[in-house]
Amino acid sequence: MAPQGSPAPLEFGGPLGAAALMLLLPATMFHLLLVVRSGPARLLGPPPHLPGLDALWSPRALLLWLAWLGLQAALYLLPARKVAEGQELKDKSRLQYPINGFQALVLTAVLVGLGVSVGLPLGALPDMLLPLAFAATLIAFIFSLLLYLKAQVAPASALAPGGNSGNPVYDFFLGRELNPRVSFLDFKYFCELRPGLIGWVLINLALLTQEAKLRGSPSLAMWLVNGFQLLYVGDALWYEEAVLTTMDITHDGFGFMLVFGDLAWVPFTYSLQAQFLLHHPQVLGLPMASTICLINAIGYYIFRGANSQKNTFRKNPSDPRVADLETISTATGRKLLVSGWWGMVRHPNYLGDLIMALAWSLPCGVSHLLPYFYLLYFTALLVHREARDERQCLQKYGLAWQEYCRRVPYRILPYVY
Ligand SMILES: NC(=O)C1=CN([C@@H]2O[C@H](COP(=O)(O)OP(=O)(O)OC[C@H]3O[C@@H](n4cnc5c(N)ncnc54)[C@H](OP(=O)(O)O)[C@@H]3O)[C@@H](O)[C@H]2O)C=CC1
Ligand SMILES: CC(C)CCC[C@@H](C)[C@H]1CC=C2C3=C(CC[C@@]21C)[C@@]1(C)CC[C@H](O)C(C)(C)[C@@H]1CC3
Repeated sequence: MAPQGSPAPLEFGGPLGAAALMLLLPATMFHLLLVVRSGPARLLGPPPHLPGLDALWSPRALLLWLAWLGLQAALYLLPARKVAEGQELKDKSRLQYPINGFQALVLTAVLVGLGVSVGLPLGALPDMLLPLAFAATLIAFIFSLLLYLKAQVAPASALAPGGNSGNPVYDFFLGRELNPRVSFLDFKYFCELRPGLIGWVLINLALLTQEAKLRGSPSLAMWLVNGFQLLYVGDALWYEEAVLTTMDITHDGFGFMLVFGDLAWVPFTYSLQAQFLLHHPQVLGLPMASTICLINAIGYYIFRGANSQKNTFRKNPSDPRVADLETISTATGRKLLVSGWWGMVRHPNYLGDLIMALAWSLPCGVSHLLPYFYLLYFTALLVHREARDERQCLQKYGLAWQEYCRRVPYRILPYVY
C-alpha cells in the first residue's frame, strides 16, 4: 500500500543511486578495514590484497555479532527510568520509547569488565574486525529484506513519506515503514543508538587494550581518540530522548541505508582512527594534545549547546532558558528560533559536530589522509543532510522558512557556507 497524496521526490539519485550506494558503502567499509592495517595506509590506494571468503566468513564472528545484538536487545527491554513519547504520527497517535540507553552503556561496561576479569580476550577483537564487519553486512542485508517484507502488510499510515516509490530497489534502500517494531522493541530507535554506537566504543577499547599489550601502554593519541569518542557516545545515550526528533526517526523509513549505517558502518568505520593508531603509532606531545582537547571541547560546547537549546525550545518554548530568545511564527503554530545558537547559522549543531570530527583525526598526525576519512565523509553527509532538511522545512514552514533563511543566511559555517 502506498501512502496517499503526491509521490515524494526521489532522493539519493533514485533507484540507480540506491543500487550504487548498496554496493559502494560495503565496498568502502571493507576497503578502509583492509588499507588501515597495511604499511602505506593509503586512503586512495589499492588494498594490499583482496581477502578470500575464508578471511571474511566466520561462523564464530556471526554468532558473536548475533549475541551482541541479543545482549543489547535484552538491555533495551530492561525497566527504564523514563518512557518518552515520540512525535505525533499521521494517525495522530504517539509511540512510546524506553529511555535507558545510558543504563545499557553502563551495564555493558560492567559486563565487559567482569568478562575481562575472568579471561575474556578483548584484545582478540581487532583481529576479528574483517569477519565481524562481514557478519554485520550480511545481517544488515537479511534484516533489511525482512523489514521490506514486513512493510507489505503494514497499514498506509505506518509508511514513511519517502521509500514508497513502488521501485523495490529504491524502497529497499530507503525503507518503507517509518517505525517498524514488534511490541515495545522499536527496531530503528534500538539500532540507531545501541548495538552500533556501543559496539564502536567497545571496538575502540579493544584497540586500546591491544596497543597496551603490544607496546607496554596505550599511547596518548589512543587515549584521546578513545576519550573523545566515548564522550560522544555517552552524550548520545545520556540525551537519548533527543534522537526522537531527528529526521531519521520522524521522516526516514528503516531500510538498508540506516540498517547498514547503524549496524556496520558506524562501528567499523567510525573506529578507523583507533584502528589506524594501532597499526601506525603516533607520538603526540603535551602542547599538541592540549590544543586538540581544546578543539574537541569547543566542538562539543557548540554541538551540545545548539542541540539542547533546540530541544528545550521544542519541548517548552516558555522554559526560562529559551524564553528570551527571538523567534519567527509559522503557519503551523510552531516557532523558529532566530537568535542564540540558531541565529548564528541554520545548523550550528552540524558545525560543532564537524569541529569534533577534526579533533578525532588530529591525534593521528598529518602524514596520512586515511584517518581524515571520517571528517571528509561526515562533511559530505552533513551538507547533503542539510539540503534534505532545508527542503523539508521549506515544505513545512513555507514563507516563515524563507524569512528565517533571509535573517540567518549561512547554513553551517558563518560567512563561508
Ligand atoms: N555522527 C553522525 O554520523 C551523525 C550525527 N548527526 C548529528 O545529529 C544531530 C541531529 O541532526 P539532524 O537530525 O540532522 O537535524 P537537527 O537536529 O538540526 O534538526 C533539524 C530540525 O530542527 C528544526 N529546526 C531547524 N531550524 C530551527 C530553528 N531555527 N528553530 C527551531 N527549530 C529548528 C526543524 O524541525 P522542527 O521544526 O520540525 O522541529 C528541522 O527539521 C546533529 O547534531 C548532527 O550533527 C547527524 C547525522 C549523522
Ligand atoms: C551509511 C550511509 C552513508 C548513511 C548512514 C548514516 C548513519 C550512519 C547516520 C545517520 C544519522 C545518524 C545519527 C547518529 C549516528 C550515525 C547515523 C545513524 C547519531 C546517533 C550519533 C550520535 C549523535 O549524538 C546523535 C545526534 C544521537 C546522532 C543521530 C543521527
